Amino acid sequence: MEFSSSPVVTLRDVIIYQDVNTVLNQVNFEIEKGEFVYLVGKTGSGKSSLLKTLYADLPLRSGLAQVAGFKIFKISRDQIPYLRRKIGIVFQDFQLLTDRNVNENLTFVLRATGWKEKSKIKNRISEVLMRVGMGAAGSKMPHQLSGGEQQRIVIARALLNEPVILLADEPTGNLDPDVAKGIMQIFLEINNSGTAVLMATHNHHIIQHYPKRVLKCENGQVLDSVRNNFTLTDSFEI
Ligand SMILES: Nc1ncnc2c1ncn2[C@@H]1O[C@H](COP(=O)(O)OP(=O)(O)OP(=O)(O)O)[C@@H](O)[C@H]1O
Repeated sequence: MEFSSSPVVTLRDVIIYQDVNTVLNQVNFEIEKGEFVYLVGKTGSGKSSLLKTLYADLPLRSGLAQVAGFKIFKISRDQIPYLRRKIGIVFQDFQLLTDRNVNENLTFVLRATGWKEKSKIKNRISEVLMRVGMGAAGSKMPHQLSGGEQQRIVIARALLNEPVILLADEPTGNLDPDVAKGIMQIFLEINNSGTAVLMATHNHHIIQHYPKRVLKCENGQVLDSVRNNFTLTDSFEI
C-alpha cells in the first residue's frame, strides 16, 4: 500500500550539470501519481536538462532522485531500459523512424521492450492509436502525416508500456494553435485516466487555458507555484 501512494517523482537536493556548469541547484520537488505539472522557464534555463535527468539521459551526479520507483543516482546502465518503460517520453529528439510505417514504429518499441506475441502487439497498438484519435493511421508512413498527427503517434508510442508518468518537452511547439489544443486535450485525457504528466512548455495560451501546478526554472533554481506561491501571470514571463 505504501508503494502505491508514494510520489512518482521525488527530487532531494539535486544539482543538475551540463559539463562543468551548474544548470540547476538545490532542486527539491515531488510529483504525485496522476498530477499534471507544467515546467516553464526562459530558453536555456534548464527545462530539458531537468527532464533528461529524470529519464537518465543526463547522469545525476549530486542529490537523490527517485522516478517511477527507480533510484536515478548512479543508476546502472542495464536498469535504464526498465526505468524508461515506466516513463513515456515525448521529446523532439525522439521522433518517429522515417523508413517505416506507424505500425512498424510501434512494433519496434514493443519488441525492444520484450513483447513477443503478435496478437498482443497488434491489440496494444490499436489501443494506443485509438487513444490518440489515430485508429486508422497504422499503415501510414510518417511523411504522410501532418506535424500534429505525427505528434499524436509519438504520444501513442509513449503510452505503449502504460507509463506512470509522461515527460514531454515542448509537445505543442511548432504546431498551430488549434492543433496544439488538440494535442493538449490528449495529454489531459491521458492524465485524467491516472498518468502523471510533466510538460515543458513556452505556450502561454495553453497554461492560461488549462491552469495547473507550475515548476519554473529561473536563475538556477526551480520554483514551485504551490510552494513558492507565485501567480500564473508571473510564470508567463517565459
Ligand atoms: N549537451 C549540452 N552540453 C553542454 N551544455 C548544454 C547541453 N545542453 C544544454 N546545455 C546548456 O545547459 C543550459 C540549460 O539548457 P536546457 O536545454 O536544459 O534549457 P531549456 O530551458 O530546456 O531551453 P529551451 O527552452 O531553449 O529548450 C544552457 O545553458 C545550455 O546551453
